[in-house]
Amino acid sequence: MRDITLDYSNVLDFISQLEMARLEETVNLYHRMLHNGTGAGSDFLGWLDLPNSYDQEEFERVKAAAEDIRKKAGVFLVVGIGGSYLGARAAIEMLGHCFYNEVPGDKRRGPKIYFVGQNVSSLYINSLLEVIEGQDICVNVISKSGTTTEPALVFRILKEYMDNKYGRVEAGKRIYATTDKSKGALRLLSEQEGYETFVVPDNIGGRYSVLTSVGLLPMAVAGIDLNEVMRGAQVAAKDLGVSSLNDNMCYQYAALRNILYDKGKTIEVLVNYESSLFYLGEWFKQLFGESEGKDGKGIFPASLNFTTDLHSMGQYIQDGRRNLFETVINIESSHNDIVIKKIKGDMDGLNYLEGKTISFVNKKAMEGTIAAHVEGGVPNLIINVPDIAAYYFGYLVYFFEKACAMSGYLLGVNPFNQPGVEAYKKNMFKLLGKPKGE
Ligand SMILES: O=P(O)(O)OC[C@H]1O[C@](O)(CO)[C@@H](O)[C@@H]1O
Repeated sequence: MRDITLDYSNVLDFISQLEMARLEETVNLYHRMLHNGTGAGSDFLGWLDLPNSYDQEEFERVKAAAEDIRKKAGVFLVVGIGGSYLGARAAIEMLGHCFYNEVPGDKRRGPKIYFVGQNVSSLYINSLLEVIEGQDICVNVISKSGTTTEPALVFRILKEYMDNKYGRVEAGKRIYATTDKSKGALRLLSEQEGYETFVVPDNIGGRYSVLTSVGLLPMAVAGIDLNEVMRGAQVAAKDLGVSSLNDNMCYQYAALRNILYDKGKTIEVLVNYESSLFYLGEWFKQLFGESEGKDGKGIFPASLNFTTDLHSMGQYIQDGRRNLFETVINIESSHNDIVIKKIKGDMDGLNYLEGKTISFVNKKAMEGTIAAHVEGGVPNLIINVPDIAAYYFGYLVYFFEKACAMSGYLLGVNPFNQPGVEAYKKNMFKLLGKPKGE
């Protein structure tokens, strides 16, 4: 397998090698802190060695459950919010067919998959209920705490729907819960209803949980090869397990982010040129936003989809406030490429592209954009990913998770807590009249 690589040549006009070198010692120190579990948030380091120490029995159970779901469901509903759905959605959208739910069943690798519980919209919920009517359904409700309002509320509706459709016993065989091993309302309910359950380990926070059953069950239902995902993560854990800044590209990425941040580049835009990476961007935003945005600090993580967004946000990136840097996910290979043909009359003026491919045009768009943005004052990092494959997804997840941990420590925050998300909940509960102590 070819390697994922980090190219930061387009940042060197904005920083000096000395600034990187100055961080060597600190990175080394934080590496030891991370691996010895002596830093802030060290109760949540379960993801660090997960690719090598995951629960094999549960892993096999996930695969078996997925097989079962694939046999009996035409529709699979994934109920969760934030870290409890974004990773799985990122994987399924990246690795599956671009129109996954629309392709006929024999071309799709599993049931149709819908995500719900990530909002409080009756329009969305009702529309979903309309779409799934008359089809065989399985549900995976995912909540580490087991008490998050959005998925809990939706699950209440879906449970009633499933109980009415199948009867409580059969519904119980079609509902799978991924939650804490012993506590929370969802754990209790699952035991009461006899749902098969999977565990979110205590020492892994939601946004770091994609390689646990949280992400793995939906991925397996979509036909993604879990062994390949974990193999990618394992290789990443080995490659990125070294302490030296010179040899560890996720530490280089973390260091560069912080150097740029200190120079006023307070917004990072994760850019893709493949629409199937849209949800990877959403997952990335939660990982970095929740990990670093605290104590009045933090890079604001954004994501854009090029060339689409070049026609909406391109102006700002090129010419607006110079507080941005970009990280481009460059997928090196191309599949199902389309060769551009000559047409009579050349009415659209595109005959000059005869014999070239759509991917070639996409690559030239990328190269041209990077050059323009760098010239316009936007430092540019490139993460080269050889191919769209389960192995590389696993590798990328681990790369970003570890980079995020290091980046948070360099920034001087605890990258594993999220105290800020409680504020809206407190207000909402007050406005909803939630009884105190519940
Ligand atoms: O899995 P849970 O406990 O429902 O949490 C979902 C998401 O909500 C948060 O706790 C924020 O409220 C995230 O950290 C988490 O990924």
